Amino acid sequence: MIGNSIIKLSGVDIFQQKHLVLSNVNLHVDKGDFVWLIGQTGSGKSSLLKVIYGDLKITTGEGHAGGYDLKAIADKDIPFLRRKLGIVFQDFQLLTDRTVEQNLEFVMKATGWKDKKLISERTLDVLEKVGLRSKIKKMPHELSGGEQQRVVIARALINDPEIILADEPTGNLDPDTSEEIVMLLKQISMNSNTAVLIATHDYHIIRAFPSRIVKCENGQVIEDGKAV
Ligand SMILES: Nc1ncnc2c1ncn2[C@@H]1O[C@H](COP(=O)(O)OP(=O)(O)OP(=O)(O)O)[C@@H](O)[C@H]1O
Repeated sequence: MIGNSIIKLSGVDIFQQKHLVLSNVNLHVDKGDFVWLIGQTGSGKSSLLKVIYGDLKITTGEGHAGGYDLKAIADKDIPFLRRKLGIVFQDFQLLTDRTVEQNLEFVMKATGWKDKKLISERTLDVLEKVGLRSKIKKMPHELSGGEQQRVVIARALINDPEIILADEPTGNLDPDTSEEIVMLLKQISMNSNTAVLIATHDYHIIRAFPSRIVKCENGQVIEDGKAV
């Protein structure tokens, strides 16, 4: 990866099965960038994110994310790519039968953390970042939607990601809570130099946090009115 670039797609075609969803995508995202990803339903936002987290393979052009070559990446290396990414999706996907602490421990153990002391320190550390240290022993159903989403963000922060990908992270939240969640993601992008990409339909939240906008439209990725 050259310079500050953390995601770089050049001349990439994105397919779902045989259907070409986005063609000739040229997207560059630098460390610390905060990017809104917009577009109508079915326009390809999730497909674009899937390419970045290695869930959709590419065969044309060049693609890099977090130092991995997305065209050449072997299946066995995809978990290592994912460790460089924090993934925050709309349906919170916390394990409902475990406490906040156990949810975080589960991901740490799955990503190679072994030392109990380091695990408990990191748990406190990420919960502190999202303002939820006091909720460490709570079950997900004892938390509000916004608090659950903060736990998901804490979970995404565990391995110090270089990129956070969020797909409709405010989809289940009221406007005030949505603003809090986006504020938190914005702070993370500024303080940790983490690139944050948020796919959303929520124009209220985009207006509240004006930033770079990338749009999926008519099979292309467009920025400032032009195909990128
Ligand atoms: N697993 C799949 N198999 C086949 N086609 C798919 C698959 N997933 C998505 N598609 C198709 O690819 C296109 C892009 O879908 P995608 O989910 O990327 O859009 P989106 O912009 O994220 O939409 P939304 O805002 O509704 O989430 C759509 O035409 C969709 O029907």
